[in-house]
Amino acid sequence: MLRQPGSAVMGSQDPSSPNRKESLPPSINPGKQSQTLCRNILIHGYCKYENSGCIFRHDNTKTNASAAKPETPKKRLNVESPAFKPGSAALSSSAANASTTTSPSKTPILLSQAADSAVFVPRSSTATSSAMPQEGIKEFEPSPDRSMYVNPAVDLYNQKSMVNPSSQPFVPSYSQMPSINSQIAAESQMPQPVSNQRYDYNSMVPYGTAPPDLYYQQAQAAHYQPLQYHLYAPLPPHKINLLPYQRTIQGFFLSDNLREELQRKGEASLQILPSTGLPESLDVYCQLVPLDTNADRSARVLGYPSWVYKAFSKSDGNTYALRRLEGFKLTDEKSIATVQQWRRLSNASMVTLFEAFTTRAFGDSSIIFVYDYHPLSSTLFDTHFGASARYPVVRNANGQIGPSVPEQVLWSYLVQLSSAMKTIHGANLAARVMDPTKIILTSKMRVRLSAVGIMDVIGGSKEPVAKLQAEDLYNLGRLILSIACNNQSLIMGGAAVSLPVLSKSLEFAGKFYSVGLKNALAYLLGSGGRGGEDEMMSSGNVDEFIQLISGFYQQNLNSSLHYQDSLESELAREVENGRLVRLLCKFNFINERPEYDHDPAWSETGDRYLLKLFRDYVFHQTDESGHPVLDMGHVLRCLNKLDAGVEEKVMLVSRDEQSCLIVSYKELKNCVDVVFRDLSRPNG
Ligand SMILES: Nc1ncnc2c1ncn2[C@@H]1O[C@H](COP(=O)(O)OP(=O)(O)OP(=O)(O)O)[C@@H](O)[C@H]1O
Repeated sequence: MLRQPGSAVMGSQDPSSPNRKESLPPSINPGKQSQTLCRNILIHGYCKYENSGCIFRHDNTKTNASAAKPETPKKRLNVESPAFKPGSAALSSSAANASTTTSPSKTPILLSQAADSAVFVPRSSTATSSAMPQEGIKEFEPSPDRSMYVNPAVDLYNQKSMVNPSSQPFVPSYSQMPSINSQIAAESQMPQPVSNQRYDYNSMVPYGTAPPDLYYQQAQAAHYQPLQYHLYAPLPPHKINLLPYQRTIQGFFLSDNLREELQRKGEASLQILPSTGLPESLDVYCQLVPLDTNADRSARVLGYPSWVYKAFSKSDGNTYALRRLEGFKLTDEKSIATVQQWRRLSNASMVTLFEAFTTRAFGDSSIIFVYDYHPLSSTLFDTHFGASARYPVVRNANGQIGPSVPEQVLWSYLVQLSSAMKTIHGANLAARVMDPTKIILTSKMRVRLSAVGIMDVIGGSKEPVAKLQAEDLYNLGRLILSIACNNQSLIMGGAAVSLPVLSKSLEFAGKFYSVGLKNALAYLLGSGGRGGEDEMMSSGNVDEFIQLISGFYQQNLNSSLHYQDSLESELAREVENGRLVRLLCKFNFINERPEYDHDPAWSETGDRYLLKLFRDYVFHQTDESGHPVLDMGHVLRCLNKLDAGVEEKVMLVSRDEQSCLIVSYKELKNCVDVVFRDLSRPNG
């Protein structure tokens, strides 16, 4: 084992200990510094600070002598510690080979002493854990909090188990550590078996660490394990063409499509236009962006030309959709109070109305209705009848138009809109805007009824609510039929659409779609034995209709639950990434600070040196041929373990490979906290 002269980091100290800094060898023992060979001499062959204050010894002729000189028995970690004798033959031979090649001059010393050293028998090893210590074998009991210097030649990077943990029994890295010397063995304590322990989940600190042995207990005690925040477990649906231990890089993060959709929506929400000619603000709403892509203003549905703008609220910073009815004069103040009724309604298939107010900011008298803003939405009209309709028109051999919209889509619309209608009718209100231009698609197959509540405020019909509700059902039937037949005039034509036209269209749809759909549409249109020839209006109600199509509600519920599962699975991939970004930010604050560029005393000492080596361990590993190892799984695993502060040990090797130290993630986490706190002090 080599101790790094000049290095201020001594792994035998607990980094979390308040006295740790005082006990670091170079800084605490000035008398010995002048006898200690400068590390720069070892690494570079010279020291540029030799004549400018470096307090270490620069004459390296005594190196070997001093290395061979036995140290006082009081020192726990020293160059004469016995060589590591691992339990496994493979490890043992590789250690011996490696030590021969990396530091030949020291090998004989170490090996001669190793002859008397105790064989390390890890108690946590599954094969021997229950066995009593064998005769003649002294058990090594490392302290969970102690860092140790070991021979760097022993490669404990444990790469194999990182790549395929399932292919070999899991052996905690500290269980493979060498027996340092008998003094350590006597002082150290092995974690005790935990089979009889009980853990109180309620009292656990989420990011706290459990007793060290808890992470390595045997399978039968697995149900006592606390939540481990550094582990990722994939949730279904799974990709079946991967081997059990394989993960794609996409498997760690949100899928590209969903990410892009969310980013585009975010971008649309934040969009502002420099000069729109629109008022700077309306009440508390500012930075108006017009959403209408259609230049033609039509008063067909609402009775007034309407405009839709996106705006930010100055009071809560959220984005809202403002619908303006141009040229509207409020005559009855009370009518605007009905907005309060609409505001209380909550349904996933309806855009929530928040408030309404009149304004003269546009140079006329307008009324503004404030709704939730759903970025990048398009109307059902644009989706099915617009210039770039999603479902292209299908023609048969005779040139006749056939159905192009899948039945599943029609059922989805029917279920969502009838659900919105149930909420509205349940509040003794009527939607009155069942029109393809007033229903928006906010994502694939997700429709929402927009522009609700407007007709009640602008004082439209004096008809009884029941009649208006029946109209809603009737218009829903016409809307779905028009989409099924790809004929917009069935709904846009208003009351002028005659019964024979509707009946013929229903017959046409019946040829291509299921009987269930035809019956549902017939019910809505009132031709299901309810309405007569002269009264096409349905006399049914939404509850009855929902009962009629309950089987399709179940199907729809099932697919939306599947979708929810896949979204949850997407979410699970990102769940720890926020923590990791915060951790990486801290790392970048600490490592490579330019103001300390030429000050090895800053980055090469204490906690900062540990973190520097850990950074190398995480990001800068190379393979046997010297190529960078770009293993994202390794990076994520290490960072998660660091953030969770687990007791697992990691071996860090200096860049010159002359020293290495073993620290736990818990200690490293402590180092990050300490150094970051140092930096964030005003004079830090
Ligand atoms: N709550 C909302 N959130 C986001 N966008 C919306 C919202 N409501 C409507 N929009 C969008 O505003 C645009 C204009 O809507 P509007 O209702 O005026 O449609 P239109 O086809 O122009 O109808 P009309 O011809 O009656 O004016 C549409 O692209 C629609 O998707």
